Amino acid sequence: MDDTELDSLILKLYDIGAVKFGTFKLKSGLMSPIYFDLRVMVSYPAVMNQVSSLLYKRAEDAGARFDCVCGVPYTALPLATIICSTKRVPMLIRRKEAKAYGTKRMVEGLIRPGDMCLIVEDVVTSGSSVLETTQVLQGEGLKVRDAVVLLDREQGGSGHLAAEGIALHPVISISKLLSVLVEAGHVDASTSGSVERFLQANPACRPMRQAEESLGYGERAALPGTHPLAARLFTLMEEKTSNLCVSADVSSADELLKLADAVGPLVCALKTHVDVLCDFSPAVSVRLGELAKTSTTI
Ligand SMILES: O=c1ccn([C@@H]2O[C@H](COP(=O)(O)O)[C@@H](O)[C@H]2O)c(=O)[nH]1
Repeated sequence: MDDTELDSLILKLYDIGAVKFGTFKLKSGLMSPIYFDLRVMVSYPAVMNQVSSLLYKRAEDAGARFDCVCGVPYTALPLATIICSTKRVPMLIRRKEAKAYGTKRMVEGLIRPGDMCLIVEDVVTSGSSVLETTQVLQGEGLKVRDAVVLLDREQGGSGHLAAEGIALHPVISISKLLSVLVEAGHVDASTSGSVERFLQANPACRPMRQAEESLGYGERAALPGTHPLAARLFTLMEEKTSNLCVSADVSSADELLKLADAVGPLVCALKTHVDVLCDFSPAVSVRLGELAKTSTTI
């Protein structure tokens, strides 16, 4: 892919406000110092056309073979539409929720079981959105082997999808984007460095497979790759037959310890902020730890 074309696209995306620095909450709940709001592209037809053509070229360069294309709702829907219209490839639309009337279909368009479908996405973090769309298509008998994405945040999504048999082909990597923005003077080297450190230190969690959602808490605790703290929480939820967590927003140590003592046997976790206690001391933490042990609470 032509480097000059990519550099100019990155600068255009920055100019139209699709690249934002600050503090943003991701789908997973993780707070991120960078966010890509590619929804704004719909107001810039030239950018939409350029992005769609680069996505298609990326699929071609990767040697992807497909009979139809499906965009991950919603941002990638217009991108998939442009690709399908200009390249004359049949398109499928995955509904986010089935209609309560009419056909109640989850996938619109002509479905031919056994056809290979190319997935189109705007941004990948964990890969969960690509995987959700893939699973719906697979449920209709379609096959998915390749996904093209405009921007890979490089937080592990590519590996997660590879483990599910899907090859992810990104047009822009976040490292390339940061270096172009630093070069153009839009971002200073220290901001770029801290974003890169954040991305390296915060790999996205592996997306849950549909089959896992129906497992019991104990079975989920035993799955390979489950974080030890998550495994402990699942185990407690199973043992205590409770999925309750109490938010102890009280202002005195006495109230906090009394509440912890009373609800401990009924909940799996208690969360609080010691900075809202007017009389916090290290002894409060010690006592809270003892109560957590006796009532097996996190
Ligand atoms: O900077 C970002 C990050 C994510 N998104 C949206 O989230 C999903 C991708 O996250 P997964 O964890 O890979 O599912 C994607 O559909 C984006 O629309 C974003 O817009 N900007």
